[in-house]
Amino acid sequence: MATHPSKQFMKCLQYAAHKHSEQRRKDPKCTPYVNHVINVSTILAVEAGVQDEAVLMAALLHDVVEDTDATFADVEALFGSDVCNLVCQVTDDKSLEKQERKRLQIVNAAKSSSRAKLIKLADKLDNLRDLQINTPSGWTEERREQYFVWAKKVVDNLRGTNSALEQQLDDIFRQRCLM
Ligand SMILES: Nc1nc2c(ncn2[C@@H]2O[C@H](COP(=O)(O)OP(=O)(O)O)[C@@H](OP(=O)(O)OP(=O)(O)O)[C@H]2O)c(=O)[nH]1
Ligand SMILES: [Mn+2]
Repeated sequence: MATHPSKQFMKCLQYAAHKHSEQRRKDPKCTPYVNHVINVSTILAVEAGVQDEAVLMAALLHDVVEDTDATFADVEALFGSDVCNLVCQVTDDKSLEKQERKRLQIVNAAKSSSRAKLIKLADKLDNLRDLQINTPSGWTEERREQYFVWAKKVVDNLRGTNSALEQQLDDIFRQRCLM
């Protein structure tokens, strides 16, 4: 195994930073959005021990089609069909109503491949860690609490995938008295 980041991985990091460059997270500090996708890929590499480079790259790209002008065709042309297929499995259909998107995340979690499940687990872990510290701007306490409740339903359909990540998530759910 290579001990350095591959050229493809570095291109992917650069592409994610470029595509998300205008976006900010909803936290009070308006963190650059790309910090989130870097966190998700880092959680996978460092905490989950994932060495599958396509998964680490798809983690960097997991919100790029959902939240920027990038298309699946762009992702496939630049990073190949394996990475593109993973990104596809973790991308919400933004043309749907929000409630329907939220319902589908729960349903689709159970149907996705174990590699896609890893990305969803890390995505939820980063969002929940953030919510433990910050309330996104414009959110009520109730909305924040409901996000934990909904995220647990998604995570419950991702179980049996990676024990380190699931333990981290369960610690958070226990702190919120959700289990
Ligand atoms: N915790 C947190 N979330 C933030 C922040 N900024 C943006 N988000 C995004 O907000 C989403 C949750 O907000 P909602 O109101 O429930 O959903 P929406 O943005 O899709 O309408 C999360 O998406 P998701 O669908 O759960 O996951 P994903 O889009 O990241 O894949 C998360 O990525 C932030 O500062 N903290
Ligand atoms: Mn995300």
